[in-house]
Amino acid sequence: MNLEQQQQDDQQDTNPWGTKSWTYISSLKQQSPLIQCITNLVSMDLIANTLLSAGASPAMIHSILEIPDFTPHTQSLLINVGTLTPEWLPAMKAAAGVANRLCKPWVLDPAAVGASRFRLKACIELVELKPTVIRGNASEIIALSLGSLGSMKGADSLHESSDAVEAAKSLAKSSGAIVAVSGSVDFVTDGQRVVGAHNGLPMMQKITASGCAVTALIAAFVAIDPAHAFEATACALSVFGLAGEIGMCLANGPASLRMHLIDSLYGLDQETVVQRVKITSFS
Ligand SMILES: Nc1ncnc2c1ncn2[C@@H]1O[C@H](COP(=O)(O)OP(=O)(O)O)[C@@H](O)[C@H]1O
Ligand SMILES: Cc1ncsc1CCOP(=O)(O)O
Ligand SMILES: [Mg+2]
Repeated sequence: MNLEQQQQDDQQDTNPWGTKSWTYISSLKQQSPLIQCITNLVSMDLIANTLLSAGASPAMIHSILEIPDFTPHTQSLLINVGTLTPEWLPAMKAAAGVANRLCKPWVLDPAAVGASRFRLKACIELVELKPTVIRGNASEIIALSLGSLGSMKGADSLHESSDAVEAAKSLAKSSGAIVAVSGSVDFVTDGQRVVGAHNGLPMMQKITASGCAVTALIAAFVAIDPAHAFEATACALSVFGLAGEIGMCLANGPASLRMHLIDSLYGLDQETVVQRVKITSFS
């Protein structure tokens, strides 16, 4: 990506975030980065299809025996603890370690982190391995930021995303990661700056693993531009929401929305993205 050119264009641009988002999408389709996904059993299909329709190349490879050979070839790594067992955790840590050693970005989805002490401890240990980005729903970000189980409802959120902005800032400061909280507005923070991505619709909550899928899309956008993880994260959230909005025009409910969201992600065009991506500053 030519960042100087991008900055010049931004000055004349009425929606610089829309333009930026389109640059990520077109780069993704050109470069097709390899994204390793160590993710929960519920999400594998939706994540693989989301990444493929966006232009990336997903690989659900999670055996600890394969990480030394495979992880060095990837452009980005996703770790999602949604169906965590003690056998999987060492593989996650090993993969994060390889990513760090080779300066590759990696993204953590602390799915249902507040469900048990085992899961919370595992997530805290993973955060210590310096993820580039952490994306969760509001209840997950609050639990992880406080390091306590608190109130939770499995993988679903009991809180509004706006309730978790301070927790997200605090987690970003303590971890050094970009932290994103999804919900009616998706907030993204580096601990100082806060932006909100406004695309999306409530029915996306009714598609299981839609949060997991947007975290995977973040991993793909960050693979394209690892030096600007804050921008890449906000754009990925907005683009995924926009695909949902467009998909909803043809959908009758969550099952058909899932299908049309994937089709819309595949078919996004420049004009629509530049006009409809909506990201605003909150800081
Ligand atoms: N009320 C809402 N309005 C618009 N989009 C939403 C809403 N709730 C969730 N989303 C979108 O649904 C996707 C999944 O988010 P969320 O449901 O918060 O994650 P999780 O599945 O991890 O709980 C995100 O793209 C988010 O922007
Ligand atoms: C239902 C469920 N249970 C364990 S992981 C999982 C999927 C959660 O996906 P998301 O966080 O994207 O809703
Ligand atoms: Mg989730």
